Amino acid sequence: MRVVVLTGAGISAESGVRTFRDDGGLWEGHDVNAVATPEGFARDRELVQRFYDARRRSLAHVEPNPAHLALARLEEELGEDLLVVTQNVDDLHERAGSRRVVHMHGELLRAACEACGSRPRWEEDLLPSPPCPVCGARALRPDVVWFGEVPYELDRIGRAVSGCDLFVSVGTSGSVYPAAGYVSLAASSGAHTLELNLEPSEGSRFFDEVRTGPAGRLVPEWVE
Ligand SMILES: CC(C)NC(=O)[C@H](Cc1c[nH]c2ccccc12)NC(=O)[C@H](CCCC/N=C(/NCCC(=O)O)S[C@H]1O[C@H](COP(=O)(O)OP(=O)(O)OC[C@H]2O[C@@H](n3cnc4c(N)ncnc43)[C@H](O)[C@@H]2O)[C@@H](O)[C@H]1O)NC(=O)OCc1ccccc1
Repeated sequence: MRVVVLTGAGISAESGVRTFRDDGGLWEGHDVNAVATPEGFARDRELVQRFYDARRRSLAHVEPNPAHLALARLEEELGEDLLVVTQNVDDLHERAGSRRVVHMHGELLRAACEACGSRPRWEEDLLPSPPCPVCGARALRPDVVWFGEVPYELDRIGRAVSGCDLFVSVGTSGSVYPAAGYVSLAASSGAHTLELNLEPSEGSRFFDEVRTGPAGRLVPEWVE
């Protein structure tokens, strides 16, 4: 049984990581076009670096929750037959023990050098602009995929989604593409599709089965 699990901000909500669109979500306090687009970065690098520096620092104050831990246990069982595709830029899947994780929208704990293209692991602030550890240029940006930018590992993800028997979506509003289109790709390839979400999402109608509730309860229940 080949399984792909797509996760979004909702799986980290119970760990204290803010989601984007819920009450008190990130997009309430910040203009998405100012902080999550290449144009916004060109207009005001400091504003964007401060936004991601704060999110990177907050990782030190959160821990994986039972949903992350259940997926790590499932990987022990399924091994190569499980792939976690996450839209999240936090490191909670890895801290829970998952190894087969694809960060399609990048990672807070990496920087990307606009001069040499390297993507070094990065745990400190990016303000004031430090030199790239590879080429020395002061051209480091957060290694996250902004709106209008092409997500990472689309080929690998496409192969896994169109080749899986079970596609499970956890904690995502289904409002951003190409991630929001994967349920249809999985369904058209014959997979059974299951949504685990606090409330129905924009894509619920595309799923064979929808279970609503907190991921910290639904995911362990599904895995057990
Ligand atoms: C707004 C939307 C319409 N716009 C897009 O989709 C755009 C444009 C677009 C492309 N194709 C289209 C087709 C139609 C229309 C528009 C487009 N897409 C892009 O620009 C993408 C790039 C998008 C990536 C942007 N970066 C992010 N994040 C990183 C940054 C950062 O983190 O700061 S997106 C960001 O928002 C997205 C949605 O967030 P969610 O994770 O779902 O969180 P949200 O708050 O919305 O929802 C939380 C959910 O959890 C639930 N929940 C809450 N608590 C719990 C709980 N406790 N338990 C369970 N569930 C819970 C809630 O009920 C809720 O449902 C995620 O992807 C997330 O990563 N790039 C691209 O298309 O490039 C070209 C291309 C593509 C393919 C091939 C070649 C070229």
